Amino acid sequence: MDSGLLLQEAIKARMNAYTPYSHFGVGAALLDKDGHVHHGCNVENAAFGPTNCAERTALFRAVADGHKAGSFQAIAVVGDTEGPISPCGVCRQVLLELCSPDMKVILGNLKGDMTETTVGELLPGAFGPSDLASANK
Ligand SMILES: O=c1ccn([C@H]2C[C@H](O)[C@@H](CO)O2)c(=O)[nH]1
Ligand SMILES: [Zn+2]
Repeated sequence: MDSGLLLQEAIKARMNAYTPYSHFGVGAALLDKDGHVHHGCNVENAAFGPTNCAERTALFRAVADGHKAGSFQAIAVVGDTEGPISPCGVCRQVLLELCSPDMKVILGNLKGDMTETTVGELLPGAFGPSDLASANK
C-alpha cells in the first residue's frame, strides 16, 4: 500500500476521534506485515493525563489483537495542522518500543501536505529496549 493510501486510512480513523477538550482530532493507520491496516484515533479524558494519542491507540490495538513488536511496515498520522503533524514525545517512545527504527512514518495534514520519516529519526539518542538488555542477562 502506498503512502497516500495509508494516509487516507488515517483520515478515516480521525473521524472517530473523541476530543471534547481540545477539539483537535488525530487519526493513525498502522500497516502490518500482511498488509492489514489497524486504525487509531485520539481518545481524550476530563483528567487530561489519561488521554491516548491516535498513534498509541493504533499500536496498542494491534498488539492487543496479537500482532508482534517489529512486525509493522508503516504508520500514517494526520491532523488539522498547518504543516504535517508531529507526533508527541510519548508516542515517539512507544513507536521505538514496538517498531523497527527504520520503519516508515508518514505524517500529513488535511490540506494534503505529507512528509516521510522513520521511527529512529523521530527519536535520536533514545533509551530503548536494547538499553535494558544488560540488566536482564
Ligand atoms: O501526534 C499527535 C498529536 C496530538 N494528538 C492528540 C492528543 C490530544 O488529544 C490532542 C491535542 O494534543 O491531539 C495525537 O493524538 N497525536
Ligand atoms: Zn502522542
